[in-house]
Amino acid sequence: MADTVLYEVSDGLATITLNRPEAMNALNIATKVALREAAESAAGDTAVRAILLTAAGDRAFCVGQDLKEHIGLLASDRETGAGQTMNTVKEHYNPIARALAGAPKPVVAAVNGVAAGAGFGFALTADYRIVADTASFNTSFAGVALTADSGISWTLPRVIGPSRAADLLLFPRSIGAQDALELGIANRVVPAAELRAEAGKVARALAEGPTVAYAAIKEAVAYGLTHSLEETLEKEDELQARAGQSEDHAIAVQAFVNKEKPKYLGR
Ligand SMILES: CC(C)(COP(=O)(O)OP(=O)(O)OC[C@H]1O[C@@H](n2cnc3c(N)ncnc32)[C@H](O)[C@@H]1OP(=O)(O)O)[C@@H](O)C(=O)NCCC(=O)NCCSC(=O)/C=C1/CC=CC=CO1
Repeated sequence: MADTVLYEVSDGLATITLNRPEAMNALNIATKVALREAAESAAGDTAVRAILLTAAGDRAFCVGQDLKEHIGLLASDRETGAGQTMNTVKEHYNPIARALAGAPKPVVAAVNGVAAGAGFGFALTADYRIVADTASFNTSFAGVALTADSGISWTLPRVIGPSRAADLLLFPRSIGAQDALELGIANRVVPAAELRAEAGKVARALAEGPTVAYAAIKEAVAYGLTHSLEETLEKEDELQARAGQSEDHAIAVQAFVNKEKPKYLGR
């Protein structure tokens, strides 16, 4: 049986590829376990300076929970009275969202097709979404009488605002790539045939960038969203000191003065 998630690290870039194209990259248990492992490895490995999250095939990025597996689990839960099925949120969805959204390095999602339910949620944990013109997004949760998970109730209102987020969660429907771009869900839309090459360029550029500064930028933006201006200014002071002490800062300034392109070390 093929691996449900592929994980590759090359030149500081970790590429995580959901690999069940025949099942629209739906998240069965094996896929969730492997995705959690890959996301936690990529986030925690200091040799990894950027993460690219994508999926195999040209039809789907990820349609969320594998409902064909889920229906069997629900039935056995009812038979045994165990009620274990929903533990997947604690065991899989939360750790995956935590690892990706909290990674101290840039995360790029290359959305190659439909992203639904937790698949949409995981795309939203990325800092930058590059999207095929054939792709679409659907919150889907209410369509199967569920509420939000995979961090989407945190990420979606931050990306598109609370009113629009409530609309998309209460009335799940497919949002095409162009509409996603206008809403701010997609950062960039490219022809489907160019997605992998363009996403690779973006992710590699970030993997070669000033990693300490990128981590500080992510921390500063997350902090600023939930703190006062005064608290945020204090935080910026602390984070700027950290970035300013990095070797990459000295390299960047020297390269600027020398009129050269900086070659960052990621520290
Ligand atoms: C909007 C769709 C995602 C895409 O629509 P469309 O392009 O028209 O494709 P379809 O014809 O509907 O689907 C093609 C085949 O893929 C199968 N499929 C699609 N989604 C799933 C899925 N989630 N699980 C299993 N299989 C799926 C579909 O049955 C077709 O197969 P056949 O060719 O054999 O017929 C649309 O497909 C859609 O709305 N899908 C459902 C999306 C969804 O509800 N996802 C789950 C949300 S819940 C979640 O993600 C997280 C949790 C977390 C915790 C606990 C429990 C559950 O969920």
